[in-house]
Amino acid sequence: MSARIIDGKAVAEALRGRLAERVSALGFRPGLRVVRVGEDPASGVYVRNKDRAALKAGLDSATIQLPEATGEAELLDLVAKLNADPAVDGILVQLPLPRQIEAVKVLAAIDPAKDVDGFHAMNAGMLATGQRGLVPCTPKGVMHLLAAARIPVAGARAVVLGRSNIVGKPMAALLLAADATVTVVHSRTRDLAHECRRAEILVAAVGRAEMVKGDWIAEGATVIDVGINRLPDGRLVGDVDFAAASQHAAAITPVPGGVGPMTIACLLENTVEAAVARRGVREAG
Ligand SMILES: NC(=O)C1=CN([C@@H]2O[C@H](COP(=O)(O)OP(=O)(O)OC[C@H]3O[C@@H](n4cnc5c(N)ncnc54)[C@H](OP(=O)(O)O)[C@@H]3O)[C@@H](O)[C@H]2O)C=CC1
Ligand SMILES: Nc1nc(=O)c2c([nH]1)NC[C@@H]1CN(c3ccc(C(=O)N[C@@H](CCC(=O)O)C(=O)O)cc3)C=[N+]21
Ligand SMILES: [Mg+2]
Repeated sequence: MSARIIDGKAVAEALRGRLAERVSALGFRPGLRVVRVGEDPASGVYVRNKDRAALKAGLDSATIQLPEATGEAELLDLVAKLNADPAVDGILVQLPLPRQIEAVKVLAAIDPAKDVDGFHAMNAGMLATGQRGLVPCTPKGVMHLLAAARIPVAGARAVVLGRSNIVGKPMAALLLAADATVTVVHSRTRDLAHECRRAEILVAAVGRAEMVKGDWIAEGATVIDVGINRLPDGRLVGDVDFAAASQHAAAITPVPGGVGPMTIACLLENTVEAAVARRGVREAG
């Protein structure tokens, strides 16, 4: 058996198209500011793709690039300015940050109403308690993909591999909110392969190239690969051995072209949601 490929690029394109229509009906351009400190290569791809997508959807989007040596106080100052700017609806500070800057302090300084990453403790707490604030883009994108591929989530056994604050934990919370039976596994889990084999829906977010092997996948499972790993030869691969897993899964996301494009589309979606909520816009339809 060979798995159906879930085309994240196509689903993201459709979502961006709907957002462009929504934006053009607003009568103003939702403002997004991405702050990048230094030159982390992984965030370089992201920032470039995001800029293109945001402008195409009609957002007022800009990237603010600061030097690697920027101090914490200086970054907090910029965040305060963006918080106070009425034209700015969404603020995203690219992670990772250089070591002289404490990321939790910066994330805590972002106005939760403009926190389009959904990383502020206020938004994380809202998600954990079943209230919907701004939801982290990558797990939100995964939920969109599952819906687009018509994968039933309610009652399904879902396993999330990874427990970071930006992917694993919010992913587990969203699956739970959608009535899946959720297991979270991580580096201290005793038998990863065994736990993964129980999954009807497996979401891999570990950051280890092709760590998930074909025989970790149950027959007929849905495999969502969040991982973005650059190999020494320059190839981009996920956390799942795609060719081997495709022999067992019923549906699987590729890397590239899976979750990555959805993350960007959801960032635009969050910016529109933040603009509508913060400005008290009433949308038709
Ligand atoms: N497609 C997209 O849009 C995005 C992709 N990514 C990608 O997703 C991946 C995960 O990102 P992120 O969550 O930030 O990563 P983190 O490094 O923050 O978290 C990785 C998680 O995986 C667990 N882990 C690491 N190694 C192992 C192992 N050998 N066995 C079991 N568990 C392990 C860690 O466990 P422990 O907690 O015990 O240390 C941790 O919970 C990366 O490849 C990243 O590039 C990230 C964001 C967006
Ligand atoms: N505050 C913050 N928020 C983030 O959401 C965040 C971050 N920091 N730091 C970096 C990671 C990584 N990330 C990606 C998103 C999309 C692609 C993406 O577009 N991928 C495409 C193209 C990849 C390529 O062509 O190289 C794909 O998978 O098809 C990649 C990586 C968001 N992140
Ligand atoms: Mg990380």
